[in-house]
Amino acid sequence: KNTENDNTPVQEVIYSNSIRALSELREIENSYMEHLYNYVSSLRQKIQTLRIFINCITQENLPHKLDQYKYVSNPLNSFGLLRRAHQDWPKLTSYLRDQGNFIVDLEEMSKFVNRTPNAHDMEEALLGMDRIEHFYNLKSSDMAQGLVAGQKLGSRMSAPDCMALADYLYKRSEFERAAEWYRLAFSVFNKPKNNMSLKLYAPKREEIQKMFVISRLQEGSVDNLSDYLKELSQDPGTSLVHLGPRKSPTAIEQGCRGNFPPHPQLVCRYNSTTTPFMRIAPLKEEEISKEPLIWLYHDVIYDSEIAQLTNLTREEMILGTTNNYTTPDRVNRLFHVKVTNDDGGQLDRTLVNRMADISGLDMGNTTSLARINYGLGGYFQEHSDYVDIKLHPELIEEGDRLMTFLFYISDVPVGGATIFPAAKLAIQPKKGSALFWYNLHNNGDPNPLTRHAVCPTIVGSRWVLVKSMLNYEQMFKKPCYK
Ligand SMILES: O=C(O)CCC(=O)C(=O)O
Ligand SMILES: [Fe+2]
Repeated sequence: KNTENDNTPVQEVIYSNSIRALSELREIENSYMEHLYNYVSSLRQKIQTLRIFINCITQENLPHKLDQYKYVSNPLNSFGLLRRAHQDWPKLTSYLRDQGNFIVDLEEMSKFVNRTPNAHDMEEALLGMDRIEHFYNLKSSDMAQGLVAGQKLGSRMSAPDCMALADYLYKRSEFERAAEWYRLAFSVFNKPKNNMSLKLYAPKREEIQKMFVISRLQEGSVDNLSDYLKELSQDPGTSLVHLGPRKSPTAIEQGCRGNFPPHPQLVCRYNSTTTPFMRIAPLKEEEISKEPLIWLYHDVIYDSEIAQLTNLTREEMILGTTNNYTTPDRVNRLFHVKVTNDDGGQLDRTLVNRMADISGLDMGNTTSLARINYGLGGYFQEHSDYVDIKLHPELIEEGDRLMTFLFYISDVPVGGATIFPAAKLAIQPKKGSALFWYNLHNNGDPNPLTRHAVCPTIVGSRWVLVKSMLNYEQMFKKPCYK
């Protein structure tokens, strides 16, 4: 399923759609900084040498600064001057031009620049931040200070960070939110941390002010202009005034915000009967829902197995897009994914056997095992894992995807729940647990209550392992649930 979209050039590297790839970008930054450090050390040495030269000359000159005649009347001075001009200046000039060690570092640094994220990637990262803010209904000023969903992240956003987000929201006609971010950019503008970026592309304070006012006027009225101007000098935590009506949250947003009712107290037990295997290794089984049928199993995958599953390089993972899912978007980049087919190796076979033991089903060979790593604000829109063979008669042979196994192979400290909006269920990933559900009714018809989505990840590297299984292989194994 999660195949690369044909229109996307295969070589395109996108970092923001997986935390694994972002860690690689951080490594690149570390190397870049090492070269920058070397460059600066050499530069500092050069500057010291030059300063010594300058000091010698100016000190010697000091008492005679205003009287050149007097200075050169002294033969030692005259001789010194002549010799310096003849010998030292040309040397000095070529010393200035001499790149020496610098050139090596500069060349290395420009190689890293070739590996920096492209415009698509930047757009994805902005989209991720946008999602984190609006899905969780965060206050922009809290988010900028690293306060999200009651957690302190221990870092804050710089003025250029806030500006980038403001410009992005403005372009998407989200004017009130853009205004909040312009105000934040304005308020942190003079913090020392921002000096460098500001030197590099120097947005003017007046420019930010102007954008704030324009954003406010886009959905506001000139009559309120004086109020808007007041807002600009207020603490950025103060709410804006004259705001339009808020959109009410979607079911998914409600679920992500933790507003679904707690799971009803269903059965929680040790299952030792599904298959003979269970008698020796009983399972911690939690019934999450009866309609649709969903179970959660605890401690079903070992840390050593997880370490092996998540040890992947960039080349091994591809960009998973929505084009093969039942989502409204034609193509949307979701996450980085590695799919192994039947020959996934020993570990895949072990895991598939374990799924068979847990579910009592025959796991077949027709669908594949996918390992997914989500990125910055990584989100998976509402979709179904079934395709509905009534709409896809070409699949009549193999049948629809009867069930899904979703192994959580990392903890997600903040955000990243799996949501079943119609069933009002939210499941927070827990490393080592697995969710198991039936996508189809007993008669093989799709069950729309199994449509699901993944909330944006806020903190953590969200990894899952997914396998779906086809219906007809199970004809004689699957019990008819009532
Ligand atoms: O990551 C998740 O929680 C769900 C993944 C999923 O829905 C899928 O791969 O079809
Ligand atoms: Fe799914």
